[in-house]
Amino acid sequence: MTAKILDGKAVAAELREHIAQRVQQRLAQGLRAPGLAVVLVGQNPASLVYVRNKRKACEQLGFVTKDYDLPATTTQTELLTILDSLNADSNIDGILVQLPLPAHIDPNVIIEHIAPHKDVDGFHPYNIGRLALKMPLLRPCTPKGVMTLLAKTGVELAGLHAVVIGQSNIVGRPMALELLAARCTVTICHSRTRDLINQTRQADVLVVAVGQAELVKGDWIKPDAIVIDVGMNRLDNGKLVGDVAFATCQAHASWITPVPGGVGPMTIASLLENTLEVAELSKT
Ligand SMILES: Nc1nc2c(c(=O)[nH]1)N[C@@H](CN(C=O)c1ccc(C(=O)N[C@@H](CCC(=O)O)C(=O)O)cc1)CN2
Ligand SMILES: [Mg+2]
Repeated sequence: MTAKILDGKAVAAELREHIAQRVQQRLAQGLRAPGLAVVLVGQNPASLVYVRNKRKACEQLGFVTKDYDLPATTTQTELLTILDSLNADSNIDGILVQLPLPAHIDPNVIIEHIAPHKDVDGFHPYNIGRLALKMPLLRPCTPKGVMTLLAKTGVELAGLHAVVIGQSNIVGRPMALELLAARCTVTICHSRTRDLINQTRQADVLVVAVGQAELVKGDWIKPDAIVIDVGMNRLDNGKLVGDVAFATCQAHASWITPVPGGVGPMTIASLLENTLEVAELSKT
């Protein structure tokens, strides 16, 4: 068995094309372009790349961005004041605060200060709660992107055993909620899980989001499993690898996402999709 590639780059390009068409339809109807506020605090090198890519994608699809590039010394109070003005701005559909934030700013306070209906990252407790109750509104971008990729396999998810490794607020937890809503039996594993390999070997769908280069090996994989790699790890030689040892896992799985070009591009496409969904709810 050699797994088929779940090509996130291609699926994201398709989705982006569809979003661009919907934006053009809005403009033709005299409606305004979707507006996204993109807030970056500090100069985290990876964040600089992601924020640049998000702004570029917005421009390509006809969205308007309101850009904030704030110094790392920005206080929590200053950031909250900016959010107040964005929450009240009727031209802004979505607000994105890039994570991680500098250590003196509490991300939970910031996320909770974003108006839930503008929380296009889907991280606000209100939106996570909606997802937990199977009443989703704005869904976290990476797990949503993974669900879009899983739909592309054509595999019926209901009844499958899904194992998620990682319990972060932005990937692992909402990922488990998404899979539960799709009627999978879900196991969440984390750093205190005993006998991790015994868990992964029972997974029909395995999602790995731990940030450990090539942790998951081929013999951890149940034959024909779907393997989703959310990890992104830069090796000393400059190569980008996932949390999954791609070549050996490909030999056991039925479908597998590559790194790069798997889940990452879907995160940005889902952000654009969420922002458009908010814009489409407004009358202007
Ligand atoms: N406010 C948010 N912060 C963060 C999020 C998020 O969804 N919202 N997620 C991550 C970072 N992230 C988006 O912000 C992100 C990460 C990776 C990619 C991506 O396209 N990766 C490429 C490889 C890129 C490279 O070469 O370095 C890939 O996998 O092909 C997009 C978005 C944390 N912060
Ligand atoms: Mg990827």
